[in-house]
Amino acid sequence: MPTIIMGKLANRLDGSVRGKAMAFLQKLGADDTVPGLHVEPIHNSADPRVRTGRVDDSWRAVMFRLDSDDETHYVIHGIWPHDEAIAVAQRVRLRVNPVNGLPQIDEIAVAPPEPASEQSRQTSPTVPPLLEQLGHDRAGLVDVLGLPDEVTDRAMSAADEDAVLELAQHHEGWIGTILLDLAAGDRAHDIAERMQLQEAPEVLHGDSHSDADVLDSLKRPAAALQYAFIGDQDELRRVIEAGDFGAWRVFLHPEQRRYVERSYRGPFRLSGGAGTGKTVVLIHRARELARRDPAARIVLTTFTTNLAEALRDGLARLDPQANQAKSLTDSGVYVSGIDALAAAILRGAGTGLKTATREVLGEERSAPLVRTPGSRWREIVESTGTTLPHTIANETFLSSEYVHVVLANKIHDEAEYLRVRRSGRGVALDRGKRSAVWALIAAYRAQSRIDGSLDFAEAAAVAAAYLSGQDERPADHVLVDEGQDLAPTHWQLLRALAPEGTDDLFIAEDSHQRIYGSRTVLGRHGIAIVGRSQRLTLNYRTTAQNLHYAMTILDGAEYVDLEDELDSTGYRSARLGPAPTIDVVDSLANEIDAVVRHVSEWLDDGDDHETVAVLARDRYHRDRLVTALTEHGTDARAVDRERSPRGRVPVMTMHRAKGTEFSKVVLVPGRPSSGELARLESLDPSERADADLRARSLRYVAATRARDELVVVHRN
Ligand SMILES: Nc1ncnc2c1ncn2[C@@H]1O[C@H](COP(=O)(O)OP(=O)(O)OP(=O)(O)O)[C@@H](O)[C@H]1O
Repeated sequence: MPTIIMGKLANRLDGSVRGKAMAFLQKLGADDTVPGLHVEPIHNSADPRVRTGRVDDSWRAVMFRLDSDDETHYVIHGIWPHDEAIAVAQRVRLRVNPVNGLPQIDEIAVAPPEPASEQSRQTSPTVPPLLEQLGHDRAGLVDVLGLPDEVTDRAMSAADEDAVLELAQHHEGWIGTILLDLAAGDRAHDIAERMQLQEAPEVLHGDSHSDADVLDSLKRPAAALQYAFIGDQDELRRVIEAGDFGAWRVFLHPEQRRYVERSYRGPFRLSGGAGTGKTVVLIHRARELARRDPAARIVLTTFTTNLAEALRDGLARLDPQANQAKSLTDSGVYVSGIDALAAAILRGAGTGLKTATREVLGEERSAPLVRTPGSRWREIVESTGTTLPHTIANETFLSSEYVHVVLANKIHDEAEYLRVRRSGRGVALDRGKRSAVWALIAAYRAQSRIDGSLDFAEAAAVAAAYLSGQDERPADHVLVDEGQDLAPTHWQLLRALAPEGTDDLFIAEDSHQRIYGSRTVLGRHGIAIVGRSQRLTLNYRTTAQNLHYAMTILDGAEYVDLEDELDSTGYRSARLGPAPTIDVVDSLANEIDAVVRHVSEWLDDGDDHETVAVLARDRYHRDRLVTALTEHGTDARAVDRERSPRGRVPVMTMHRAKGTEFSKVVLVPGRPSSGELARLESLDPSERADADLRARSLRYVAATRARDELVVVHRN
């Protein structure tokens, strides 16, 4: 049976052809000698390996046949209408690039069309072209990276970043990826290392390569950017049904693949800006760990239940056969939000729970599965006559002090609180203030004692303490998404879930996307990364224009990662699109009108309802927008805890939008209410600065949800 090696197709297929392509490839994969397939060589073709095959009366597939070790392989290049397919088949040639050992398709005789806008942006004589400005030269591109001469010429003369990006868009696979890296200012040798390029053996420096040589090149890590060996019919179906022939499910960047497959001798941290594929890596890695050891117990967790649902869907889409465990200690991949995970542990703890609660709080709770209402700190401040200033006697400071200092150190009483080191806390407290803060904490605990409840942070701390007292831990591998949002007691829990050792914890985070809680440092919770951290820098989701806009939201602010290091913002986008539209309006009524207008225009242009989203500041504004859209005759729906609806325009808060993506987004950041402004005003300057970081992050998260078009409606 021939092996199909699916290339990212050189052209896009519409739905009707896709079904036939699937049938054709299925038959080809089963038996390439079936007469109906008409697998035929082409007269006068540039490459004797080229074949065409009959998809239907009018469509033909263009492929390369490779025979090695008694096995036949077909590399699928693309599917075109008959005459075009024959013309393509005559001029393409598959060979091994002698510099980097990767497969390369050349078009003989006919030069590819010069992109018009790229031409128009060729450099002027006075300003050196971008790559020259960045210190690149022809030799680096050709001799170190192996870029073809013609691509190198165009890249070296492209005036600016947009011109290089545009050129990159005309080249799938390794060539396009290298061009993006060059435009971002990376050095040629660094790119070669990241892409794991290796010179081809000496014998391949000529033009004639054996089928086995070409097959070897197709197996190199960077070839996976463009080519996938299809294992079975199910995989073939998945690739074809994905529409764009796979993208993340099939064609991982060599760097992503390394993070998926590598073993680490302890906790590993993967950072990266929005849309750089962190979640994709986690999902692939979870499946890979499960495949390697079907008995392994793998936990894949994140901040909210909605995000966990998205992970579950993602894993099922990647591999419908993946074993998704029903409960925590089962083998397979157990996907859960972090607080639900804590609850599951508490539910299963039995009598051990009492000891663990006593260890954390110094006392027991009668209803540990009940959660303390989130309003409790506010009620305590309002009902307790405290002498503390507003900058301390407020919900933000107290809840954060409680989790970062009191729970993190398992403090039971005032004497311990007076002695503890409050590392990393911005607000200084003298002894008198500490005592007064403890009085509020004691009141908080007294009220919870009456309810018998635990708050979310306490629940995680108790679950962690319970697990730490057990000989057997419930997981072998723990994978964490949205690490920047997790609280200290979440980290205690994650540390306790799996025994310390190889591949115990794999953490994805982006400090620029922290929209909940205060920042923390992993080392304080027993998680030692020690050099095991890497960063993803290629954004697959957002166009360069939208990404640029999103980055300006972060300008001037300093973000610190989970290892207490300044986080950089440098990253790049793989796609181009229109500049974001910024509408400035002067009233709420005009804000609503603008949203309705933009959404209607997109729908009138034929966009599907669910590919367009509206992101609002809070639930109140969200609901107003849903009402306005509905009154205008647009089928819209407020999205809260449930999944985004089919066939309706989803309208959600910016918080809820975390982890989602849409083709087109209207972002309505709105203005803080007077109550919100007063609350911010009452904070200590360090807490206010942190609130400002979170507010910026929220807008950054929201702005990076748009794949193609972003409209921002601002009220002045
Ligand atoms: N190798 C790849 N090829 C093509 N598309 C990819 C690749 N990796 C990721 N993507 C796509 O990029 C988008 C962003 O990926 P993902 O959600 O994993 O990023 P993220 O870093 O977790 O983003 P965020 O932090 O904003 O949630 C998704 O649409 C995903 O399918």
